[in-house]
Amino acid sequence: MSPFPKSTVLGYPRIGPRRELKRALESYWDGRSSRAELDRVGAGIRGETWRSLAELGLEGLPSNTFSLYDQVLDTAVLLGAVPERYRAAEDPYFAMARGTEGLAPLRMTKWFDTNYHYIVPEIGPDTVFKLDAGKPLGEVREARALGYETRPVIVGPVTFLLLAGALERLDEVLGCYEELLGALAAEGVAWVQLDEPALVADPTPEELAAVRTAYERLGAARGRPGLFVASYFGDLGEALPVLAATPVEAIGVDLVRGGVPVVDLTGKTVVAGVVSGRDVWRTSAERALAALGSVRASRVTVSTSCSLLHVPYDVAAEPELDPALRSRLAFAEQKVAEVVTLAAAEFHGPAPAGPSVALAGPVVAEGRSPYAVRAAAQAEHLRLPPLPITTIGSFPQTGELRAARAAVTAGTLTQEEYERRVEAEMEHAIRVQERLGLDVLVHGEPERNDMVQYFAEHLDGFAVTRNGWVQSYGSRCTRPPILHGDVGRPEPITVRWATYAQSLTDKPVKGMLTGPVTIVAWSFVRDDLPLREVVFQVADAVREEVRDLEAVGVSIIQVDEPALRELLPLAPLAAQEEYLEWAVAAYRRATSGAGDRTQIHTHLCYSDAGQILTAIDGLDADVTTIESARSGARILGAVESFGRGLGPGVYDIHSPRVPGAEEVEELLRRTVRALPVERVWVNPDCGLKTRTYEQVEAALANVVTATRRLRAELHA
Ligand code: MET
Ligand SMILES: [Zn+2]
Repeated sequence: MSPFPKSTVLGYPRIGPRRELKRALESYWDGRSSRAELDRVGAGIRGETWRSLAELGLEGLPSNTFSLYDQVLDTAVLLGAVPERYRAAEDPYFAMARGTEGLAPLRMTKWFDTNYHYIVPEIGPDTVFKLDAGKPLGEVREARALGYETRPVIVGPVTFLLLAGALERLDEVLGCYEELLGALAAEGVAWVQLDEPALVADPTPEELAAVRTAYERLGAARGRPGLFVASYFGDLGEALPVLAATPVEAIGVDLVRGGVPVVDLTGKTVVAGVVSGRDVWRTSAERALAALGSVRASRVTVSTSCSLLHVPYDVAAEPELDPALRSRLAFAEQKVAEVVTLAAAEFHGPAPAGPSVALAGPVVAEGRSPYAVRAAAQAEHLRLPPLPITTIGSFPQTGELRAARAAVTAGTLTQEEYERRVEAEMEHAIRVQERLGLDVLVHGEPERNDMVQYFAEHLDGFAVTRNGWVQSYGSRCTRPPILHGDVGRPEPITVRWATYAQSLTDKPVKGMLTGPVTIVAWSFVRDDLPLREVVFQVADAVREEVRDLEAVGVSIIQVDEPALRELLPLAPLAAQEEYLEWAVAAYRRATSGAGDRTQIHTHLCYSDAGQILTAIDGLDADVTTIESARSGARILGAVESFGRGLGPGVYDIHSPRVPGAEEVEELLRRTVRALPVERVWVNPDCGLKTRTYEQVEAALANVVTATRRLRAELHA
């Protein structure tokens, strides 16, 4: 077996340096270009990635890290886990990812504690696993044709099954992996990377047994490539000795988030992740070399802590950033160069202790009155009908508006003209909502490019990038701001727009803010302060905004926290509890300056809310809107005990499909059966910015029809 290369990365961005894949996908989905055109763009991105990694001097090039949508979905296809109902679709892959006219998509959720979303594989009694190795083999051949030998990267069997909730199918799935290893070996592949990030989350005894079974068996396969099992996002803990006892030749450890392994790994190659794939800061060579030097193994390879999927491509694409900040930054290209430099250096010696950090003092948040008191004051003030209908904030973002924003940046459109267009857009959204008969309106967020970036642009301590895109799901990317200094709010941010929107209508218009945890979770954050302190700084800025909105008479203020679960440490339990405690305290600090009469809403989505329900309850928001329709209303059973207003979504906004009035009615009936009707709100799962007005108006009209039917019964 050839030795494992001296330097590598676990994965690379794939949306394209100028989001070429995004454009190609969307044009293909819209029927504006052919499948061949899409594949050509994909091949271009893959080829360019290998070329640039090789040019930077990286030895071990990964392949199969590219995906047209998601690597977990790719793995499901690899293993033949395509549910029957999608097989007849014109394009089963994208049907699973996005749904079709008559078919809902598979569930999507967050990839561990990142802002990347994967498609949850659906494995049932009918699933027959059958290997389809076309994609990894194709990429190996494609790279070879360009002159590069690569290491295919595949989601490992244990992680795949844990994500699918089907660990009991291990035996069958291992058959496919064995077959895959044979096919890769026959192709002349020297090493394969099996990603097992699920192992860092405190594995149970069953999971540890599965690791043993899986890697004993794959290790025993004859005529196979070298096995490299990669872990990331934390410490392998108890899974490390288990893995080390199997025949796998190389083990990947995250030395940024986890500690240097105490286990003696003589006989193995350790692929040491010392360059962080989760932040945008340059690596301290001193610390990295010390960590590398303390690994006890037969061979040490320098690598990134995880795939570079989670960082933008290149700092060189940001000429406008302040040079002082730029010199502190490393994006994917720069991180690869760091890996290469570190691999060329000599490493030995123990790691120095990190700087010790002091925690912030106790959180002082003045309390609001008990819910019953607030609820009475709000009912009196707002006078809403039963089952009030609202939306989550954003309305469709038109291409014209995005173009107008770009034109302001380019200097071809004046700020005044832009603001006039934003106002026109708000007025349009308000009129649509009035005409449809919604009860609590929103201004539609047309002035925002993104719910986090918009605030970052208006707060001190943040920088925003021009090309720093990171994939969120499918073709969707975000440009996380860089939080690099102390946070402050020099002046009110949303008051001008909130005032304008409210001036257009007699119905209440919600003030719309992003919460402190979400702002931090979706930014790249300074690493010289404890996270909690940074979140509290942001909470104080949000608090000032809440007060200013209230002062101009806004009577409902929504503070979104869709990322509350995202920052939850993967393990251990004590760290999770500690996090939730300060995260909830930060939210309350941000919102508790509001008077009793002001109704505070919060919104959560993408989350497996079940796990953090107590914390969501602890936010003490008067109304919580939460994603529900997309996951078949499974959340209902879990939120019964919730003591305040609750709006489980009745319209899945992630797909272009328009739900019929009957379908919405059915969901709503299930909701009022599960919850006291006087506390139920009616709303979509999330904001509407990715949809078209045509879809949204049709869907919301059905939501109103369904709600009116139920209201009529309540009156009867
Ligand atoms: C990801 S949650 C989105 C909430 C935001 N207010 C919106 O409607 O777009
Ligand atoms: Zn949402």
